[in-house]
Amino acid sequence: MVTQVMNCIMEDLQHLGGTLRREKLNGFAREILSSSWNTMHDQWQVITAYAALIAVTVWMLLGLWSLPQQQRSSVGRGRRKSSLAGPIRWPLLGAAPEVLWNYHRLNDWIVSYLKKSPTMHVQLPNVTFTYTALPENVEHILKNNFSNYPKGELFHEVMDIFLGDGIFNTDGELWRKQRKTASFEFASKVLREFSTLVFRDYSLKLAAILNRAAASTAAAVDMQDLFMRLTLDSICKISFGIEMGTLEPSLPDIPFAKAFETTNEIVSHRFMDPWWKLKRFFKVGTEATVVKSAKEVDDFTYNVIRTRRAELAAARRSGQKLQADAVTKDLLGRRDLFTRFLLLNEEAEEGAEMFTDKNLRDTILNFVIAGRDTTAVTLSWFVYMMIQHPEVAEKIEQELICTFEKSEKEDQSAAPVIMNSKKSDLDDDDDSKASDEASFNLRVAEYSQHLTYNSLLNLQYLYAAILETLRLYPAVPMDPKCVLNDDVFPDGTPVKKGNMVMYSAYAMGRMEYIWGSDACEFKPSRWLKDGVVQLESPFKFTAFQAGPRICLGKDSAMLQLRMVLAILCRFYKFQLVSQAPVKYRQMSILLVANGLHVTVTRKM
Ligand code: HEM
Repeated sequence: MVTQVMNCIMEDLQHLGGTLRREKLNGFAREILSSSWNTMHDQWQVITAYAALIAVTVWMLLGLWSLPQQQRSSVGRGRRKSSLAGPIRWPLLGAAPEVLWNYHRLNDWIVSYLKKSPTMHVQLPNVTFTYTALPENVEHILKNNFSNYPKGELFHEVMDIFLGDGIFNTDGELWRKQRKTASFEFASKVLREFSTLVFRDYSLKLAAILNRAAASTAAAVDMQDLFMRLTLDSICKISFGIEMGTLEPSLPDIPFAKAFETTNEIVSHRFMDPWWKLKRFFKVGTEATVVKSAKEVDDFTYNVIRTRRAELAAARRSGQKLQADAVTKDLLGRRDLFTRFLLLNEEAEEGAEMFTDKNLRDTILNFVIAGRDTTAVTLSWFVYMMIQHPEVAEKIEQELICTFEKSEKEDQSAAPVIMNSKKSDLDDDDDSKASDEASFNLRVAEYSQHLTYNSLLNLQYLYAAILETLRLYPAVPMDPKCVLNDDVFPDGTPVKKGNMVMYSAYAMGRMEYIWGSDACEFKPSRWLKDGVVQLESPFKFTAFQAGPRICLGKDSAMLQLRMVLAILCRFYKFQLVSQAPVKYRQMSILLVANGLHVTVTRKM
């Protein structure tokens, strides 16, 4: 979502520069060259053709001339001079032709330039993007001169129908207030405990689906689709307190989930659609669809708000004292974010309501949006890494066996809590496929009882492998910010008011000047010293952003990643269905293009 500003401009240019594609240029050239005096009756046509050829030649020469100019660019005033590599700037079009040509692999195209020079300007007809991979520049943008680099108006307008004035979509005071309240809630023990249970339950649902797929030899599954379902269900449970059910065994299409996806997709596409405002004005096409889907999302959300408010009002009428802990534990039995924010209202002074219905809707939906796709794609790339690096998968499995076999011996007296199954039911018919499946599910469920917030923290090698996945495949590959006022980066690069700056987490993970000569290799061991993870500066490892706007759900995401992967790595092995290389889709989120289709086998 965050790089959609960039996408928007690129797509504009795609329309503008469509005729510049190679085939068409070739066709054009052939037409001019093969034409003879005989076929070109009209002398004017000949003159025009020559004029066009001369214009193209001059234009190309000008472009080539502008390259060394650009590479000579420097800033004085006592700062270090910067020599920027970057694409050729053509008159009028700037770097657009090269950007368009490489659009499907934009992240890697950026890598190729930032390898040569850690900062570069990409000049487009209407705006210049300054890309950087230098940690000191990133720290400058995200922290030291934070107020000069907001998300900006364009982002807000495009996302308004979906994100409203939620934390993800605001700057300044509006953002600051939400950040403060939300940080407090995210740090709470109640939410952490609730999340641990939710993540465990949904991991078991996923494990059961994989178990079934493993039992049927021909069945392949799309792990990315399953992870999207898992993260939607779990984040809706944590945020709304509601069972969404997309991860039920039949993998159903749920109306809210569908409406949510449709709205997300269309709003994201707006950044690439130069006509979206016109379509919105005439209420046609995707803009007509998004009005309906957004309304469906709103209806659902406001309905939950009304229900929760009614529950609280009933509790108030019954005369109970509304202390947060008492209400969540005893009165409502709810620990979801919705209820917790409503309780903050209750605790606020008389008449000083902190959250209107619209505030609540925006707040909660922003969490769902921020946390869902990011976690799902990280899980997908992790599974892909395990397929590519079986030696790492093996080490993780060993760590899991060691950690939990040990704790099992210690815990022998404590009978594990078994969910949704009775052991005696299974003993009768061991041979049947169904009972085989059920007994495997039971085994996974028993094992999962060891997975607590604290025990998961002991899995240092797994943690290192997750960090390594995020280093090479950051869910948000690049992050654009607006420039409010002229500024100069610490490396001496000037940036101009009204332009955009962009740090590329994807490129940063691949830079030898940051990570050493093995930067592009997947090596979890780089994070470990004496078996313990050593964290890097968030301005160097930028997968969660850094500074005042660092991802608010980072710890929650890590908890879910550890929980899901501790189960998958212990009990399942994956194999790609196709030999075709796995690629990303060029979007704001680093999706696996066309899904991650695998076959599954169980580990005993
Ligand atoms: C692997 C998983 C995740 C990754 C890689 C990730 C990454 C990020 C990044 C890069 C940003 C900055 C985006 C921007 O400002 O343009 C961000 C912001 C945010 N994330 Fe995450 N995120 C993840 C999971 C989550 C989860 C699970 C939640 C919530 C439950 C969450 C909540 C948020 C929120 C609320 C913000 C906005 C913070 C602010 O603007 O102050 N994230 N995340």
